[in-house]
Amino acid sequence: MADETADLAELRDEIDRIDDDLVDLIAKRVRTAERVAEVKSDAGTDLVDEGREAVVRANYADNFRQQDLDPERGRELADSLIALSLAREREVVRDK
Ligand SMILES: C=C(O[C@@H]1C=C(C(=O)O)C=C[C@H]1O)C(=O)O
Repeated sequence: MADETADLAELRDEIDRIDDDLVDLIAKRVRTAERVAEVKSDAGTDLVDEGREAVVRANYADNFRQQDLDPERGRELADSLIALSLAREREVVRDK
């Protein structure tokens, strides 16, 4: 029982470290989207690009499938990340 508790704590520590890394990567993605917003704003194009979003969603679905994960969950994750990026992009353009 004591061993199981130690294992569980170690595994949760590992999950916490992975989550920290994921947040770093998500922040990096958002910062990059801010730069995309600058480029689109300068060019006068819409922030929302549905064609590009479809590519991102398909990439997530493919990558999830290759990792034996549910591709629909990959699309959902892509949607969340896109929403996060777009929210920040709108702030960048609004604050210009
Ligand atoms: C970052 C972009 O802006 C938006 C956000 C996207 C994303 O988070 O992947 C994709 C398309 C756009 O709706 C982009 O156009 O590439």
